[in-house]
Amino acid sequence: MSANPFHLAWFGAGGFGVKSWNKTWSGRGGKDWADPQLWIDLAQGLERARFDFIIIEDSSYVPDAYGGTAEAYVKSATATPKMDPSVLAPLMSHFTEKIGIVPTLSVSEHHPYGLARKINTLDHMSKGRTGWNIVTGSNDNAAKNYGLDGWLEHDERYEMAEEFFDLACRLWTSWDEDAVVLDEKTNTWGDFTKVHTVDFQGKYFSSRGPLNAPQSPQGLPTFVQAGGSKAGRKFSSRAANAIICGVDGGPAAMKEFREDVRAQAAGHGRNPDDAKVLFLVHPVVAETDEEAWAKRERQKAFGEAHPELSLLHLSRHSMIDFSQWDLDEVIPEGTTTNGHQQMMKQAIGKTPRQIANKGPGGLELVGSPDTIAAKMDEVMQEVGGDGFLFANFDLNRRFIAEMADGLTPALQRRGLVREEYTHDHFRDNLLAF
Ligand SMILES: Cc1cc2nc3c(=O)[nH]c(=O)nc-3n(C[C@H](O)[C@H](O)[C@H](O)COP(=O)(O)O)c2cc1C
Repeated sequence: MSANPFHLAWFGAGGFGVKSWNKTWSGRGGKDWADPQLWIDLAQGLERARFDFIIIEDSSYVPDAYGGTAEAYVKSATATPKMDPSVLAPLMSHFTEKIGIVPTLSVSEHHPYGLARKINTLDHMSKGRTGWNIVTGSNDNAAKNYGLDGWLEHDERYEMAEEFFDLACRLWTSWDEDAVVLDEKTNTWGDFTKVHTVDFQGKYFSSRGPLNAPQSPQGLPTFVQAGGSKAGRKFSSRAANAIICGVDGGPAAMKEFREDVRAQAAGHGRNPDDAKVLFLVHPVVAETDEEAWAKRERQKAFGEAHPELSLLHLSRHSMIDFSQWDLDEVIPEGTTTNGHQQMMKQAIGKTPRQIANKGPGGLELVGSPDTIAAKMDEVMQEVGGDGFLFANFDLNRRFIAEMADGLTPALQRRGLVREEYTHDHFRDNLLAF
């Protein structure tokens, strides 16, 4: 590999549900929306390309923030339906051998004991390839599904996440590594002196422990986190092995973000190289640059004709009805949210149309596999590392093949990404370079 190899991961956006409904290359995606096979194909395709991991995005509510009704969301299958990522995860790991599988589970919707148990089980079953995308929740509709009026205030959610994380880690390590002895002579399966209660009493959670299963192959799962706000960055730099982010402003802003979270990781006493920063991108690849740009133009034209499709997301993440403003009216200073802070900050001062048409933000990666590979190399050299998180918006088998069998081999030919996994466990592969 080259002197500066980087990592590739995949953000399974839109949750486990309808994919690429009603589009040219969606196959039976609209009809077979509940069939996990597309995700199994995705996992196998990305493993063939030696990706580090796949995140299964999640939220657990039917949104109605845009226009005050669920109509636009249900009609366009936006952010609904979504099925439980922790049920999909073992299917994906069962049909693969090396790639990391990362379900999204919210600290606001689980108790640490239940979550620790679920993730421990998944890590055992995947033989050390399970991650956890740690999220805190944003939309109060989800809180109401759990019998609450709303979520805690934004920064306090991160305070709670810190406590949740600490307790879960204590539970994951409540069995000593050598607690299972399997001594047939003495008929002893496990040594109870190596299984400990945790007796945790916190502000938000308490638990006696121990977990009712031994440590999983990784001990702690591989942690993935996407906090973009001040409180979010503080948490991710303390906890995450992979910090995922959508950064607007090109390589200079990406570099600033990475340097900030690496410095904060060092401040927490961590080796910053143990917190890989992966930047969200949406590559548009085709046979030639001209064909790729024609494809991008078609995407833009579709977006411009349907600005509400982007605004649906912004509304649900912020709980602010973006249909209240005319498409060309500036979003006023002082508009605040208890949802995603970074997204809101980027919206203020722009018009809904500008936001909708801004495209994926960050980098435009458009071209033939070789053109995009060269651009990714150039950007990583400027930013300093650590890789990219590809996002699917129209997930279909054609797109999987373009990324896994078109773009990634071009990166591999340049020595920019791995050609083989060198370890069995997810975290070891992620931190290998
Ligand atoms: C790439 C990426 C993936 C994310 N995945 C999810 C997800 O699956 N579920 C969720 O509730 N939030 C998700 N988020 C939101 C983050 O957890 C976080 O709330 C957001 O980045 C805003 O940061 P803040 O919470 O620090 O304001 C994601 C964010 C990014 C950038």
